[in-house]
Amino acid sequence: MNLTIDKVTKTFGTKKALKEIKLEITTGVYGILGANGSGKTTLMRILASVMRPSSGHVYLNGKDIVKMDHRYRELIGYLPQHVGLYKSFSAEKFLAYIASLKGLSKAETKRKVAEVLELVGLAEHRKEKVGKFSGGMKRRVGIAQALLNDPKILIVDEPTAGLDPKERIRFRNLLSKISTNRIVLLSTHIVSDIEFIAKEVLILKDGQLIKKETPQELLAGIEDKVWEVTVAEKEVSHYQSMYKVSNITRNQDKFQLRILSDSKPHQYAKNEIPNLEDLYLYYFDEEDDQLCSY
Ligand SMILES: Nc1ncnc2c1ncn2[C@@H]1O[C@H](COP(=O)(O)OP(=O)(O)OP(=O)(O)O)[C@@H](O)[C@H]1O
Repeated sequence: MNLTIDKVTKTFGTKKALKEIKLEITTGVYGILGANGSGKTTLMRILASVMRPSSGHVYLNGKDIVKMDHRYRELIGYLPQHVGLYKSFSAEKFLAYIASLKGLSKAETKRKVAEVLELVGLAEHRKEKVGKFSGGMKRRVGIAQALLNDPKILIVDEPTAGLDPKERIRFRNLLSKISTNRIVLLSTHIVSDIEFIAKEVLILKDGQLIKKETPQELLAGIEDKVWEVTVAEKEVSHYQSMYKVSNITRNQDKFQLRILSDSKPHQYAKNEIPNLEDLYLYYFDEEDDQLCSY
């Protein structure tokens, strides 16, 4: 399976939300990383075929998805950022309702609802009301509904926003599990969501695709740019104003700064092994209030 994004641009009035995106995707988990407003949701909506590009095309195995129309949509599972759940429905009833909207027969509905509930780990809660579920359980219901039609392409937009660390780990393991033989596209600005499960990371910035590499390749790209410097308290603000500082730790009366810099920031600076959190700061320094690593 091959999804080709060919010079896709999306314009809203004068705002260019996507600028000539070119990209090839095959099966596996792809993480789309970008600060707020970088174009993640717009790209996902185009790939989910709920929005059309202003120019450019998307091809699935060489066929234009606009021309494929419902034949493409049948292959899609989409979990938008905000999904409306019927809170007074039980998980099972809600999924059966969505299955009927997706055109599944009664027998298929019964089978698929049981299957997806099992897959997302909610089988034992199937009779409980969705309104009483935790954030993580609600997101799992969201994934379950997106999986009802056994999609070949699963698109999930910021699925872990608002989840606690335990729920987030559970959720990303679930995505990893279901990525066999499927394309899974996951947008996030939480670096640890994709660090371990993404085959490749796509970095979007101001509507442009600036990187498409494996997490290892991305990290190798900043290998010699992460430093640790130990300074006195009065020097901390100087380093903060001069460099991108990804972490500050107090060590008795000294401070250890984790600094991102192309050159050695101090004669005694030590090189450190980079992580994706450093990478995020490296690319999105001006939006550092967005940095979320958990
Ligand atoms: N329907 C719309 N009308 C006008 N502008 C829009 C519309 N949708 C998106 N935009 C603009 O396009 C840009 C990209 O938005 P998009 O929602 O794709 O970004 P994002 O990376 O998903 O951000 P977030 O992380 O906040 O969801 C933003 O500047 C946004 O304001």
